[in-house]
Amino acid sequence: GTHHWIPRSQRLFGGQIIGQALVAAAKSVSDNLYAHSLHCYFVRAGDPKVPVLYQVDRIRDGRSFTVRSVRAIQHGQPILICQASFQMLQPSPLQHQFTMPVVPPPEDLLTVEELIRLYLSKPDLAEKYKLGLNKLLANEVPIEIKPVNPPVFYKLTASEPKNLFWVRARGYIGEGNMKLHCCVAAYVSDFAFLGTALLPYPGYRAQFAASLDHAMWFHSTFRSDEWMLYECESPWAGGSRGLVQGRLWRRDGVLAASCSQEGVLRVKPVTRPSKL
Ligand SMILES: CC(C)(COP(=O)(O)OP(=O)(O)OC[C@H]1O[C@@H](n2cnc3c(N)ncnc32)[C@H](O)[C@@H]1OP(=O)(O)O)[C@@H](O)C(=O)NCCC(=O)NCCSC(=O)CCCCC(=O)O
Repeated sequence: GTHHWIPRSQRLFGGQIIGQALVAAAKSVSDNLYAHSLHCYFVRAGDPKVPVLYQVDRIRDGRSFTVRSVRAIQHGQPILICQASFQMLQPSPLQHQFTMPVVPPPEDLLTVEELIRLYLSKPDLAEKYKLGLNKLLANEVPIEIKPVNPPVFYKLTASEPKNLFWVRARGYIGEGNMKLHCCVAAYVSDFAFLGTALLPYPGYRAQFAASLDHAMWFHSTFRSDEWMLYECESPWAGGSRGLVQGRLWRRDGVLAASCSQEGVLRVKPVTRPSKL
């Protein structure tokens, strides 16, 4: 596996490693099998200077379900362990899902880049914020994001640990390759996910934040290059860790995938300039 976007932390983006691990697993199963879940642990930081080797173990090929175990390896040691399970299409009369939140359509919202440019155009914006916003703008991620409730970058306001944004992969993938759409959705699902656990704590800044594990369940067909609503919430944080849960909705209201992640969150108080 080669690298695309590298986060500022200079460790490999977790979503990239999960997505590539799923590509490796999917290549080892027949065309009539579809990913329905994956469970991963990030055991070491990924090194952006070298490629990743994906080693697939064929754990079991059953009549309906097929399981693969993938190890992502760098410098001879695992950086991620991933179990992925695939199933033949099997219709059933049991079928239900939650209801998608009602939000404005993506056409009515601005992308993160457009929002940043809007903030940068404000004449009264302090110099220190301009630097941070320009750094964010230079951070070219292969995902387009439209926040439903855009954050005010320069205001420290606590909010409940819930976030809604429209997401899609940049570029055209096209219809028909459901395996690839699942791999790309795995990539997308790790982006800005853990940050949900930090929303109630504007007085703290993450000194170290990294995903420890990531699980995903795929429910229906979808296209990762079309807008999907990512509904994220954090039911718990404690012990220098935070738990986040997410649902990826197709824009027609069908639940496409569910995700869960725990991450390590080491924070320090934001220092404010003295008023004296
Ligand atoms: C670091 C992991 C999670 C496990 O850590 P640990 O078991 O502590 O491993 P060590 O190798 O012993 O330590 C690593 C590092 O941390 C320092 N450390 C350890 N404990 C503490 C502590 N209590 N307080 C302060 N510092 C501590 C230790 O000194 C080491 O520091 P160093 O020597 O400077 O390196 C480990 O399992 C790990 O790294 N796993 C991989 C995690 C990962 O890479 N996840 C995927 C990437 S994160 C991501 O993609 C999130 C999305 C970002 C994009 C976005 O949304 O914006």
